[in-house]
Amino acid sequence: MIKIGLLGCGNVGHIIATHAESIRVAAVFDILPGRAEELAALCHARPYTDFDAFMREDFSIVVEAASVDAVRIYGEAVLRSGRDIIVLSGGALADDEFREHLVEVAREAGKKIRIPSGAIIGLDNLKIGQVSPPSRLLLRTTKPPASLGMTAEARTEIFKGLAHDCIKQYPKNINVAVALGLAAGRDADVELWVDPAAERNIHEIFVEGDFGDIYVRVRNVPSPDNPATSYMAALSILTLLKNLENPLVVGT
Ligand SMILES: NC(=O)C1=CN([C@@H]2O[C@H](COP(=O)(O)OP(=O)(O)OC[C@H]3O[C@@H](n4cnc5c(N)ncnc54)[C@H](O)[C@@H]3O)[C@@H](O)[C@H]2O)C=CC1
Ligand SMILES: O=C([O-])CC(=O)C(=O)O
Repeated sequence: MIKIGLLGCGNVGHIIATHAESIRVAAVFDILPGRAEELAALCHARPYTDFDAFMREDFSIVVEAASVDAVRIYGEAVLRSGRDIIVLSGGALADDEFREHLVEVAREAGKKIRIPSGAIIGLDNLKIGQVSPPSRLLLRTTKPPASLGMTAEARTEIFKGLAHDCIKQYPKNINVAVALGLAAGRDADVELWVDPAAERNIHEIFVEGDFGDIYVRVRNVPSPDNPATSYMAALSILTLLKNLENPLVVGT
């Protein structure tokens, strides 16, 4: 059974730790001691607020469900320790210099940085963009204002531009846009909307290229403990972990 170290004991961390059937959570780490202790008790793991002590535990993969900052701070050390890392806060990799460095560290260490599909669908075949670049790649995200900690009387566009700029302003809400760009091989255009009538986190993906065109709409149920995060994001990590050792690989 795969043993994981969980980096981040918030909303997604809870869903992973309490729904893990094909994996064992060996250790959990959070900057907030109460969160680490509470989650560790729930999944019979060891709690840590000291990263070096966490890394001395016995696990082969780190699952990051914390923040863009956490990936920047701890990503390299995880890879250098000889573990793969699953990165949910993929927005950290929007920074070209940081991403190239982290990929080089992973290559040297013979380890992998895995970006799950998270709260969207379609990253698998969007990788065709690396062979035949899309002429259009747009993500239109609509969330309830509370997800972004704000109020709004009407549907309002709060950002329009490139994913690598959007993630700097909204690091907890638009990691999906960076993941789209990493899959397709070019930065995604982003429209971020708040809508007081929205009850779900809606991601609409528009792609055009030599292959034809795509429109995908994902209407995500917010997670129980963090409305900014769609429940699908946690399911996506659980699924990635469940399939890690499966010899049958489905999807591009
Ligand atoms: N790629 C995707 O599709 C999605 C990505 N996300 C991202 O996943 C991450 C986790 O989401 P949630 O669990 O809902 O967030 P959350 O806010 O509920 O939990 C995050 C936890 O990580 C801890 N943390 C943050 N920075 C840390 C650091 N530097 N060191 C140690 N602990 C740290 C916090 O104390 C908190 O307990 C967020 O960055 C979120 O933006 C969320 C949804 C979808
Ligand atoms: O959960 C979502 O809908 C998307 C999200 O927060 C992110 O990409 O950071």
